[in-house]
Amino acid sequence: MVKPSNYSFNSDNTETRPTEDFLVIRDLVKAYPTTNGSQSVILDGIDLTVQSDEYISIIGHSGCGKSTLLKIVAGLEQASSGQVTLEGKPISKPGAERMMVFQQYSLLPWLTVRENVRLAVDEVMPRLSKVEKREIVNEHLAMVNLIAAAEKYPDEISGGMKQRVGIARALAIRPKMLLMDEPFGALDALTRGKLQRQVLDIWEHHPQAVMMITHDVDEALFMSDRIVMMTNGPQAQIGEILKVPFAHPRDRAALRDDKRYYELRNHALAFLDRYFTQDD
Ligand SMILES: Nc1ncnc2c1ncn2[C@@H]1O[C@H](COP(=O)(O)OP(=O)(O)OP(=O)(O)O)[C@@H](O)[C@H]1O
Repeated sequence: MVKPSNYSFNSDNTETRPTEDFLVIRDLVKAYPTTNGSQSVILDGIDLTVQSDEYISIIGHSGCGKSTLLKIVAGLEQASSGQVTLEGKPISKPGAERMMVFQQYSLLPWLTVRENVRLAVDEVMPRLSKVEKREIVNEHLAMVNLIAAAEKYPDEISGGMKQRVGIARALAIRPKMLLMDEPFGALDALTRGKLQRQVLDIWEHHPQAVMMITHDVDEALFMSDRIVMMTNGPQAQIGEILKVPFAHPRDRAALRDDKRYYELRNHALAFLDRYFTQDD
């Protein structure tokens, strides 16, 4: 008997519940009109499936279309052709089940840390009581260690703290999917390492679908289950998908003692080297 591909089987071959694909991207093409009236094809035939508890990283050289892909999944951009579905439904616009975290923090400067998170909760969960909303805000500020800074304004806190507010705000509305565009890119190395750990801790306790763009192979290896490696644009495609075999919870020091870590790292860097261009 041929097993249906979306069913899993226990070792005694008894059937378990079907595992539906969560996000499905099929033959996605994105083109922008050029000034001379023709089309510039940015993404050319992207196929990718992401599970509801999977952490995916996307790496590729500058300009290959990583942000464009993420924006299409967020519903901020439309595909020129192909399909993008979430739990079987086509994505055509932004929705609270998909939250985006940008490299630049995009906080409202006239609101405190607490109010920035609260505003998102108010918008997405208007029917909750004040007490319930306060609990959700506090829970998520605590997750990223921001309770002590809750009454401060964005210009009174560091870049790392601002990014934590952005992450707390995204998580507070309990999205099914987190879309992060170089979330640690603007941070110094020490803050970056700490925040990677914090985000991974949260994800390990509350797994959800994550797509994260990064330029950092070590970050991708530390955090993700698979690394989607894109070829250069224009007409970028997925060149290869690297499966990261390390179990969660992950320990950075232990990973660096594992020789597979270096094999994967070298493999990813060799991939990027093959696509190196003078523009980078
Ligand atoms: N609105 C737009 N109109 C026309 N071209 C665009 C538009 N948005 C993006 N592009 C082009 O699409 C290509 C991919 O851009 P995108 O920002 O997705 O790349 P990226 O891989 O995220 O780059 P980086 O790593 O530098 O952030 C670029 O050549 C960019 O100029």
